[in-house]
Amino acid sequence: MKLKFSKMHGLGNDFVVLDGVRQSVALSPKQLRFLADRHFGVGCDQILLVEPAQQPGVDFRYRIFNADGGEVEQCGNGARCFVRFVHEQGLTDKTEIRVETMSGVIAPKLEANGLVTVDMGVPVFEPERIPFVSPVADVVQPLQVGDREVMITAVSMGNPHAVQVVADVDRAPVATEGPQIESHPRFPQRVNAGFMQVVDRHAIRLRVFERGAGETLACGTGACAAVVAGIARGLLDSPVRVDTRGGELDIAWNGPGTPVRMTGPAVTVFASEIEIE
Ligand SMILES: N[C@@H](CCC[C@H](N)C(=O)O)C(=O)O
Repeated sequence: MKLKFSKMHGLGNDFVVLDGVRQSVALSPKQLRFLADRHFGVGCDQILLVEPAQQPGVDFRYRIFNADGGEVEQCGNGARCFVRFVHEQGLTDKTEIRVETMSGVIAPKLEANGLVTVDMGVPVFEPERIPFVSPVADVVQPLQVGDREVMITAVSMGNPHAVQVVADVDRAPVATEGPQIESHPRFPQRVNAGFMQVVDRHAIRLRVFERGAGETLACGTGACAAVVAGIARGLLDSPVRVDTRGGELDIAWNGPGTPVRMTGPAVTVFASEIEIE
């Protein structure tokens, strides 16, 4: 089967984006892993699939698959690429769209300056909705990781995140502790592990070890989760500039019960087609 795709990225978090409106796309986890493979396939952190809307009041359905082939609920950098993709491909001429995901509706908007702003929805702290095994819903909680106890904030941006504050993000144990946190038994659906250095009340530096993809150059939902965690812990004030290894994002959040807004770039690298077995 020949599949048309676009290669895109948001701050170096890269995607293979598939049009499931004009071509029929049903890929097995093995085929998804092949597409994501950087040596034998195209190579990407996530595969994004654009499908027709399934419910009234939305424009498209947005499906997200990690490089390991697993389908997940949300992807922030992908959401920015999604609106650019449907626009560039002529699937809509709207610059503001409503998109259904596994975890609810989000609203990306192409700004006149070329950046994209996304209403990422309301963050969730209730442990059972993250899901996180915890008898209490405290904002800061100890998590035993090997022989270390780390203090994390567990929060869902539609997908699960565990955010910890570190003194220096460049020296954070992302490669060693990231996989242990990702598969920690207290996160039954695994988790994205964020390492945040607070620079000042409006700026952080962030690295994220992503569930199903490993450390990426940037994670949009991870940036939202870190800012929400930092504000909830009294360390940050909105808006916050998030410096990732792939570039910068702006995140705004007005507190519990309100949605998070993320602004950043979305880039198309090339379009092509690939033979899939
Ligand atoms: N890169 C993403 C998040 C992709 C999904 C994540 N790895 C998960 O498993 O939840 C982003 O920009 O948010």
